[in-house]
Amino acid sequence: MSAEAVVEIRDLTKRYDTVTAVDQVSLSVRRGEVYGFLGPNGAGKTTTLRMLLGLIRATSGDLTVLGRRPGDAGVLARIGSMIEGPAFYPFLSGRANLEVIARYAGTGSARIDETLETVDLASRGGDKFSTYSLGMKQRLGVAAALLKDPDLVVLDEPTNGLDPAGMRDMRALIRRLGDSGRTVILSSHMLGEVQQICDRVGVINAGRMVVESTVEELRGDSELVIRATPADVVRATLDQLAYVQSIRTLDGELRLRVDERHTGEVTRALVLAGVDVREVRRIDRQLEDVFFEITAKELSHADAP
Ligand SMILES: Nc1ncnc2c1ncn2[C@@H]1O[C@H](COP(=O)(O)OP(=O)(O)OP(=O)(O)O)[C@@H](O)[C@H]1O
Repeated sequence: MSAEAVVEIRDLTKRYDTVTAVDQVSLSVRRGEVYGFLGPNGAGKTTTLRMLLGLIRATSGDLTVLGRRPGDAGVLARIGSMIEGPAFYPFLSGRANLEVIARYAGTGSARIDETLETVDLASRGGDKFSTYSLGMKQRLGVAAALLKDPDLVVLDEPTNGLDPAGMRDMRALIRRLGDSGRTVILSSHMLGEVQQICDRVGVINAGRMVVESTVEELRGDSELVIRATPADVVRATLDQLAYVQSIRTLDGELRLRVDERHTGEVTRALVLAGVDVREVRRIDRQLEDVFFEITAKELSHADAP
């Protein structure tokens, strides 16, 4: 993957009277990656994406998309987006809706079959839009975004309101888009979703960017959970093991950062020290846990006098 930036945002701010919807946000999205823009409701995701697409003007800050300013006609021709829900004619078929959009956008209808295929709607393209499930409607929205054969695809909450099967299909579709070399930015407040499909994520909270990193970095290493007694002997024993990187206590359990290959040695050391070992297991941190940790920390900083 090339490190070339497709989107570069520096100190972007958007104010509405007394509300600062986006507060000095900086982020960059690289060519070919699936980037997850994460945050709770009202965090400023849609506002940022609208500035990116040139739909609204920033109050201050710098923003370049595909090397140019947002809203530039040459740039818009290379971006496909689905923002704030797709709007289609209910009485027309999915295919006819795409034909209307293609005519309006001047892209010609040559790509309609291909895009219906990409979003898995080829067999239902002739059916009326009103007969589609929510998942199919959302996928038709993605098809509309793909008509221009865009380099950059921007999807605002693409899995919103979908049932588990609809989410799975949308996830697979987004991953396929990423694998085909397009750059994808999607916003979501559903962390489990993002964890499965994104290469990197940016977390925004109350208008401010909190962290930007790969999903792996954000989750960190897995931890070793230990339940054993007596606590003082357990702690003294673990403190002597040089390969244990850190020890913390959570909900009465010890959680260790330690390379997986040392798991057996940790258990042996405890048993040799005469400790009563009740449980040793590995857990992967979920993005959900990390997200709540980060946003809670941010909120407590914001509340501080
Ligand atoms: N046109 C507007 N006028 C005034 N305030 C606005 C306007 N648009 C957005 N806001 C405010 O800016 C903040 C960020 O809103 P935004 O829609 O960007 O959040 P979001 O992260 O997309 O949330 P959601 O997940 O709920 O869509 C909110 O407090 C919202 O009320």
